[in-house]
Amino acid sequence: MVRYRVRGGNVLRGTAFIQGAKNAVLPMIGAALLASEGRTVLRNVPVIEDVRRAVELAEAVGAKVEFHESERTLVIDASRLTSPVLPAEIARRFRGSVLFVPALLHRLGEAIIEGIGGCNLGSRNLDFHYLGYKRLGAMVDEGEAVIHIKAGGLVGAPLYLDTPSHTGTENLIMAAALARGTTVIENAALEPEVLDVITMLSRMGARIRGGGTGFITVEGVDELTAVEHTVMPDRLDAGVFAMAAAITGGEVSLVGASLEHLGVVRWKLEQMGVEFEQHGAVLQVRRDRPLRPINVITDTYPGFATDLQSPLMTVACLAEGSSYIHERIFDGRFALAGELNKMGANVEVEGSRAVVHGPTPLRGADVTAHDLRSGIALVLAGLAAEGETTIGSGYLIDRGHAALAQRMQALGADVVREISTSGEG
Ligand SMILES: CC(=O)N[C@H]1[C@@H](OP(=O)(O)OP(=O)(O)OC[C@H]2O[C@@H](n3ccc(=O)[nH]c3=O)[C@H](O)[C@@H]2O)O[C@H](CO)[C@@H](O)[C@@H]1O
Ligand SMILES: C=C(OP(=O)(O)O)C(=O)O
Repeated sequence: MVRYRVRGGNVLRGTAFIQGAKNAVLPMIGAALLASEGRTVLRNVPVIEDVRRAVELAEAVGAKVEFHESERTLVIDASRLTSPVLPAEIARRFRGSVLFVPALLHRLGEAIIEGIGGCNLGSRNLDFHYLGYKRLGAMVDEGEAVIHIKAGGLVGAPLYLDTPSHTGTENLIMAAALARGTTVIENAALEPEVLDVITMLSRMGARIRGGGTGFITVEGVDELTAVEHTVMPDRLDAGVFAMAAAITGGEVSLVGASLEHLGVVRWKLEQMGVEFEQHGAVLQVRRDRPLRPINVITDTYPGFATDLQSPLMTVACLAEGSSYIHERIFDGRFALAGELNKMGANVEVEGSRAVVHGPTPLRGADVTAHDLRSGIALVLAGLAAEGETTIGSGYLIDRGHAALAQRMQALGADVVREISTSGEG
């Protein structure tokens, strides 16, 4: 039972080290299972609960995994996979479990998914994944509780995604990498994490062209080899720390953060009054003027990242005027509004749109994380609030942010992670 306790009022200053990207390392662990010989070494791995679950899941299917947490390094030996089952008790606890399917199909001829987890954001379909596997020659049996996918050797085919799904693109690339012949994926995702996964797979021997263009061609190869790869920095972690500086009127140096990876998030924060300066691999972030209101429409990369919509909503509470947010990726991503309103905010939600009437001073309260990003958004709210905020269901924050309390404390914030004896998460 994890909870975070935040006492607001401190201005954040100093240096924060941006973690490796959750949404890159999870597909990379799936990719490591494609190598039938040798040991894969992943560096700059974020020490987060989702990675711990991915390690448990890789072990459950037979891989030998060492997670050297203090070195932020994973060593994965997938030379013997023994079980096609992604067991419910692990697979239900994180979304990345779906990224193990291509390796199980190639290595064992089947994948049995007993459950799929991840943030509760409304409908999160996997039909593009299943349709793609079918076009490559697999049989997909979608039962009530268990999904069974079987393939006696995948064969390349033309594929498409209705919308550029992040994990859908990664899964279809991995499925095509060892399929016989050529696969073309139209309307593929452009997220930087997808490109990092393509870089790793290419080093493993995969033949992939067109990453970052939305039109990816994969020539199947006979085998992939284990490699060493350093996970890219987490642009969502960087966005959160930038917004922590913004909401407290502070100035921070984000080691490893890249402005380019922020896409439209950068421009929206600049319009709100946040200043950025990229000095090589360090991003300087400062806010020393009143926050202006903003209009945001979430979109796939390089559009405004849906995962940063919740923290942005918190920052908008302090802006001088009304901000408008249109959430276009997920149909259930506004649970944060009710929690912010408990802290004195004035956020109105109608369908996929929210209006944040600012500025409203925030006051500390007992609130609950409904998903990873609403959890971190409440930590930001706590930084700006008068008094103490406690955030329940803190496990959801730990799913995606490494050593959050320590990194916030290093910037002067009063954030404590506690194990509570009651409550959820
Ligand atoms: C582990 C990981 O990388 N998670 C990220 C990934 O999730 P994830 O890969 O699950 O997100 P997708 O890009 O697949 O989903 C986006 C939208 O497409 C819909 N859809 C997707 C696939 C499909 O087969 N059918 C379908 O209808 C979903 O319901 C959703 O509305 O991208 C999201 C959008 O950037 C991020 O919020 C998540 O942090
Ligand atoms: C939605 C998210 O993650 P997941 O897809 O792993 O649930 C997230 O990182 O905000």
